[in-house]
Amino acid sequence: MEKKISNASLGFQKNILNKFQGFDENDFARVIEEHKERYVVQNEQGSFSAEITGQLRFTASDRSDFPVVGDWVRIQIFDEDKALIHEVAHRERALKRQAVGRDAEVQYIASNIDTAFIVEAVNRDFNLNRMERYMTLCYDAGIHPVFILNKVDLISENKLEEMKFEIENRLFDIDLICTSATSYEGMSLMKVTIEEAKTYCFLGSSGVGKSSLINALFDDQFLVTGAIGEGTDRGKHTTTSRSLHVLPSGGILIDNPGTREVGMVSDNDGLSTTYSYIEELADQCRFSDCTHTHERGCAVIEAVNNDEIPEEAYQNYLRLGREQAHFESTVAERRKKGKDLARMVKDVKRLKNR
Ligand SMILES: Nc1nc2c(ncn2[C@@H]2O[C@H](COP(=O)(O)OP(=O)(O)OP(=O)(O)O)[C@@H](O)[C@H]2O)c(=O)[nH]1
Ligand SMILES: [Zn+2]
Repeated sequence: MEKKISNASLGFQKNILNKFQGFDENDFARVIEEHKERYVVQNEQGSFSAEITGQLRFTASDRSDFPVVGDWVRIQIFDEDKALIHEVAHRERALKRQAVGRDAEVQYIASNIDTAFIVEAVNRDFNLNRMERYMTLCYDAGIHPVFILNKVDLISENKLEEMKFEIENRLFDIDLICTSATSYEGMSLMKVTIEEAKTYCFLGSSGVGKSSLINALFDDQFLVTGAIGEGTDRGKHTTTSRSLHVLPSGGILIDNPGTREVGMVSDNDGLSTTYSYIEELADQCRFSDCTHTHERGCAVIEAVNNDEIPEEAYQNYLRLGREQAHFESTVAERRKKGKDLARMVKDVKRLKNR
C-alpha cells in the first residue's frame, strides 16, 4: 500500500553526507511525523516508526536537540518497519517560536523549509499585524513567505480588492495568492508555485483552512478536516500533530497545528527585512542610536507624521522589536544563571577536595 518515494523527492541533498564519514544515503531519513516520544521517518526504503536512542536522550542539552518534522536524521533500521534515530543530521531554515509558558525557551516547529504559506482567512481572521509577525519570523529563518488569503468565496469581489489594496499598502511587494478551498479559486496558481523537492509549510491560525488547502492540492480527501455545522465559518481544531506529505506532482507539504500565539524569538535580521523601509530611514535620524520612539530629529517619526509610513506598521514594528529585545534579555539572564550555577558547583567541589 505504501508508495516508494525517492530521497531526492523527499528533499535530500547530497551535501548532507559530507559531514558523515562512512555513511550512505540509506542511513538517513526525513522526519515526517512527530508524536509524543515517537516519530515516523521516511526515505526511499520506506517509512519507519522511530524512537530516539537512549544516548541521544541522555546527551541532549535541551529540547532543540530532539528531532522535529522536516529534519534529516541519521537512523538505524532494526526491523521491517522500525528504526532508531541517532542524531539530527541536517536542520536549517527552521521555524521556531517561544515555547508556551516557558520564558526564553525556543521550540522548533519544523525545519528544512523553503517556503511558508502564511494563511489568513478573509472573514474574521484577517489581521495585518499578524501577517507582519509571520513574515518577520520567516525572514528570520531564511524562509520565503507567500501569503495565502483564503475563503475568498465568502466575500464580494469589491471587498477582496479592498483587502488586497490594504495588504499591498502595508506589506508592499510580497507574494500573495487569493484562494478558496471550497470553490478552488486560485488553487491552480498555488499548485504551479509548488516545486518538486522543495518544502512548504503552512502557517496560520486554527480554522483558516490550512488542511482544506492541502486537501485541495492533493485533489482528494486524505486529511480529515472538521466540517462542523454547514453554514458556519468557524473551524474546528483538527490538526493535532505536525506531519509532512509529498504531493504526487512533486513538492513537500508540512501541515501545522494552529499557531495562535507566535512569540518573537528573533535572533537574526527578520525585523529589518520586514521593515526595511523603516530601517532605511534610520540613517537620517539625528542620533545614530535613535530608538525611533521619542527622539527629536527622528526621520522615522517624521515619516509617520507625514503619512509616509502607516501608523499601524510603525506601532507593530516597535511592538515586535520590544518583544524581541525582551526575549534576548531573558535568554541572556538564563545563560548567566546557568553559568553562576556551574561556577557554584565548581566552587563547592573545590572546597570538598581540599
Ligand atoms: N467557505 C470556505 N470555507 C473554508 C475554506 N477553507 C476551509 N474552509 C472551512 O473552514 C473550516 C476550517 O478549515 P480547516 O482546513 O480545518 O482549517 P485549519 O487551518 O487546517 O485548522 P486547524 O487544523 O485547526 O489549524 C472547515 O469547516 C472548512 O470547511 C474556504 O476557502 N471557504
Ligand atoms: Zn529615529
